[in-house]
Amino acid sequence: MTPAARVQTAIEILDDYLAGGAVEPLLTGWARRSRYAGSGDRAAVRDHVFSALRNLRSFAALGGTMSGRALMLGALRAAQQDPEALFTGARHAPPPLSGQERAGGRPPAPGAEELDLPDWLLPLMERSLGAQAASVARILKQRAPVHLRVNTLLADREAAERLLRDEGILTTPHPAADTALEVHEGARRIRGTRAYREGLVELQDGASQAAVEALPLRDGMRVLDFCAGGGGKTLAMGARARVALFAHDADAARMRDLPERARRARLEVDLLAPGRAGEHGPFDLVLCDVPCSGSGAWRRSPEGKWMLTPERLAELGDIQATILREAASLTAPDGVLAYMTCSVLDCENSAQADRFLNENSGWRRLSCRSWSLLDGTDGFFLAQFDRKTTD
Ligand SMILES: C[S@@+](CC[C@H](N)C(=O)[O-])C[C@H]1O[C@@H](n2cnc3c(N)ncnc32)[C@H](O)[C@@H]1O
Repeated sequence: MTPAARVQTAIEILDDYLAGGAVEPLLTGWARRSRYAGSGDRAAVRDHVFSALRNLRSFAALGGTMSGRALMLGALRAAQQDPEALFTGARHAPPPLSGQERAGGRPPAPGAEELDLPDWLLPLMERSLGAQAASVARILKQRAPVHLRVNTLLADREAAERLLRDEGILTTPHPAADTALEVHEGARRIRGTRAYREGLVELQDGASQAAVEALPLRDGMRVLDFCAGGGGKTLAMGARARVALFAHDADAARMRDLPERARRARLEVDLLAPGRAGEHGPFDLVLCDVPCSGSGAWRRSPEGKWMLTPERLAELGDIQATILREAASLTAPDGVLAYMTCSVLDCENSAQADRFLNENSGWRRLSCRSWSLLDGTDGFFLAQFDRKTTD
């Protein structure tokens, strides 16, 4: 495909997204229908679409309106590229610019539009992040780095780096965690490498790794990942100590890939049916990696930024409180309850931890920590609790 044809495809996918479609199925559907598109084309179209979603408001301002065509026009103007070079009307290219398009567009207004946030969210970000809110919002407009977690059961970080380098994947250690590598070249080929297929590395952001590193994992513990999903944290915990690992999720289908991932990582994980974790408890450590706004990871899932509403955020807050209460009841008397989010919003982080302590008087906070997008990872939060001792 020519660069112009890639832009035209992105325009069509963005129009379908703006009409209410979900972006991943739209991209997958296009790739399936378009046998002529090679892996480079698919990657380029995906990059155009995701960049437009991260910068939706500012690109629409620069392009003159909210449409696929205006978004790509805005993207080119933001990158100071001449749109006329691609909007040529040649075969598969976008039709030439109209006079109105040529004259239209304006710089994004300072504030939420320029920072590519919904209006209602900017004050919340400012309350949560103070003077860093604008810098964090600007990082959310960019593409996320790719991080790997080295499975230290199978290789140390240097050996994993060497193996990856042999297959053309260039990495450097990331300071967030002892196990973290940042990928600089070959990110799209990782799943095909021997190191990945044989379980030596997993894709996982550095902050998630660091949060697991901060858990008090010791050999012999019984550990429950209460919101296990695909099992990223389950596997990271299993690699840190010889623990009995249990995974649970309210939606069992979310754990579909976990057995295969565990096999690759040479770990054993007991999958528990929804609502049946109590039959296997209590646990020395219960981790709740709760459903949240995902605001710390909006570079990877930028649609989330535009789907979130104040009502949904309030609903998530109640879900988080309910999960914490349930998970507390599964924690052994001298056990630890860990709460994680990939959010930068205080209402899901410290305020949620405070709410738990207010509503559950027998517990105290052991630690509380957040990771910032400014340090090159996703935004992430961890609070740990244990029971107050009565003497
Ligand atoms: C942030 S994701 C977990 C990601 C996962 N820990 C990982 O590292 O790949 C949150 C998960 O919580 C699950 N969930 C939602 N409500 C729940 C509940 N009431 N009890 C347990 N799990 C729940 C969701 O199905 C989702 O898989």
